[in-house]
Formats: sequence, structure tokens, C-alpha cells
Amino acid sequence: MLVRVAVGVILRDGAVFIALRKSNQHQGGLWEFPGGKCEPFESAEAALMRELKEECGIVVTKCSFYKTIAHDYGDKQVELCFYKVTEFDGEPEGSEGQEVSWVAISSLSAYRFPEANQEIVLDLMAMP
Ligand SMILES: Nc1nc2c([nH]c(=O)n2[C@H]2C[C@H](O)[C@@H](COP(=O)(O)OP(=O)(O)OP(=O)(O)O)O2)c(=O)[nH]1
Ligand SMILES: [Mg+2]
Repeated sequence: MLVRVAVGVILRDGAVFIALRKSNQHQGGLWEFPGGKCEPFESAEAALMRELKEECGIVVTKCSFYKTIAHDYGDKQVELCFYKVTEFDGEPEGSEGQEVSWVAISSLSAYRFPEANQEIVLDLMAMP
């Protein structure tokens, strides 16, 4: 099962907005950058806008493609399309009751993310 996922790295003032995946979800109990599965025929960018509205209540007004990471979890193969989100309307929240947090990029390594995220976490922490 291969799923295409759009993911937003929401950035503001050296911090990034992260959410805790619910225990009943795939990769549950780990932190994530908000996002979700692309619908059939939906572009990654359209899915990003839709998911960040649904999960965090924001309207993305500026984003840029960051990178794609493919990962095989064994039970599930994902293709994660990461976007940096630098401007948005509204204040991000956990619209679906998920725990959320703004964390300094420099302390991201203190949070446990799914395996597929490791590269992105290191990459963000290396940003000037
Ligand atoms: N959103 C998100 N998903 C991630 C990240 N890292 C990672 O491996 N994933 C995986 C976990 C899931 O298998 C898949 C994303 O699915 P999802 O559960 O967010 O999808 P969705 O929002 O459409 O949720 P649902 O309707 O299926 O509940 O990608 C990440 O940083 N953010
Ligand atoms: Mg999701």
C-alpha cells in the first residue's frame, strides 16, 4: 500500500508547529508535522491546504516545496511531500483534539518523530 502524503513544516520566528499523533493512528504516539493523505487526483499542494485547514485551522498563504521523502514502514509505504509554510491566516491549533506545540527548531531533536522524518529534522536543525 503506497500512500502520498502532503506535510507542512509551519515556521515562525525560529520555531516550528508540531502535533502528536493519536495512539490509534499509524505511527501513533510520535510527533509529526501536520498533514495527511492526498485524495486521488488531488495535487500535493491542494492536499496540504486542505489538511492544514482541517487539522490546524489555518489558511496557508505562502508555502514552498521542501523535499519528498519515500519510506517503507513494512506495513505501509509512504511518499511524504514536505512543504515549508511561512505565511498563513489564523493561529494554528489542534482542531482535531490532538496535542500540539510550537517548538524551537534547535530543540526538535528532543521530540520523537516517525522514522521517515529523521532526515527532515536534521535538515531543519542545520538551517542557518
Ligand atoms: N502528517 C504526517 N504524516 C506523517 C509524517 N511522518 C510520517 O511518517 N507520516 C506518515 C504517517 C501516516 O502513515 C501518513 C500520514 O497519514 P495521516 O494519518 O496524517 O493521514 P490523514 O491526515 O489523511 O488521516 P486519516 O484521515 O487517515 O486519519 O504518513 C508527518 O510528519 N506528518
Ligand atoms: Mg493527518
